Amino acid sequence: MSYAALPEFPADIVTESLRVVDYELIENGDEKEMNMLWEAATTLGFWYLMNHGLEQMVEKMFDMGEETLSLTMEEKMGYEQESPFGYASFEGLRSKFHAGLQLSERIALVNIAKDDVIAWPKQVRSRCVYPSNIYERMDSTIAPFVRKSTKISEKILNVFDSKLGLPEGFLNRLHSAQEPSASEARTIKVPKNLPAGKLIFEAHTDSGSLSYLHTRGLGGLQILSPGTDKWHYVKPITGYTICNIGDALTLLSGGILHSCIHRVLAAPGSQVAYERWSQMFYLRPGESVMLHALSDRSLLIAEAADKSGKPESKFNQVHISTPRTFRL
Ligand SMILES: O=C(O)CCC(=O)C(=O)O
Ligand SMILES: [Fe+2]
Repeated sequence: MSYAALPEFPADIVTESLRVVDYELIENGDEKEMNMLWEAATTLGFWYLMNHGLEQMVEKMFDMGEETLSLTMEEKMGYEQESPFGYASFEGLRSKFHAGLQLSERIALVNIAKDDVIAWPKQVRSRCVYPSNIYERMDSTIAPFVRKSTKISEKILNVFDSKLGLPEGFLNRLHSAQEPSASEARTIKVPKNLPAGKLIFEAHTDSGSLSYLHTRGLGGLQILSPGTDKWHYVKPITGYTICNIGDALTLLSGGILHSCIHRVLAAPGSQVAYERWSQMFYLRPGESVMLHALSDRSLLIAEAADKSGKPESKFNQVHISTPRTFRL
């Protein structure tokens, strides 16, 4: 179906207004735009990213997701995965979480590890084995999306280095492609016609460093508006990717970068009658990275970590970067 045929996000719902960051300007080192990114990352921790050039690549990722989920049950069973979060993939075929639900009622995930994409055509670091259609699409679909998402992340991390007073390239070294990490692409399908307001992903912060959400125009993401107990929708806007800071960057920055609580409901209004597809990319630190405030590298971070509390404060403790091991 063409996107134009999908109903618009309802006009009468309160939405959180996110800053819009122009990636092309960030790439060109535009001071004003870097300030805009910094403002967004240190306040709400969510922003829209435009002019990133990912649109066509995201489309192909959605095609890949549809193709993968339309494999036969037998094929899918053979490749059922565990992501680092313990989510079972595809339709959660082996997951208790989905027990009792019809296939048509299940949330489906297709996870592809960044390490597998970078190593391709070798499979040296493989965490998962994938159905053959995914390997067939590595060069045409998956590698371009993952590589471009990684490049965008590099530019964003460079801005954070300079604003945080870290040595140039420091954050990127903690996210080096030379080291295994839990970074991944995830395609998510939420079935159509769920009960209105049904909770899809409960309130959480993302555990990694940066998350990117590409939609086909269907809403459902809500963020807890800072300083309030109000949930506000984030409006999906064509061509705008929704980006957010995860807990790893919050820890490393001594709390300066803000990891915002969010959740996902079934798409609002008449949008609920359609399948909701999201294409995520999660950048996470290398697996050897110890997560704690980088106080010995930046005075700004040292001050922020001290301000945020006592010596036993979460920012001064060391957390290893495997996603399961820490929660802010
Ligand atoms: O699908 C979405 O809208 C966002 C999902 C999300 O919050 C996540 O994957 O961490
Ligand atoms: Fe999330």
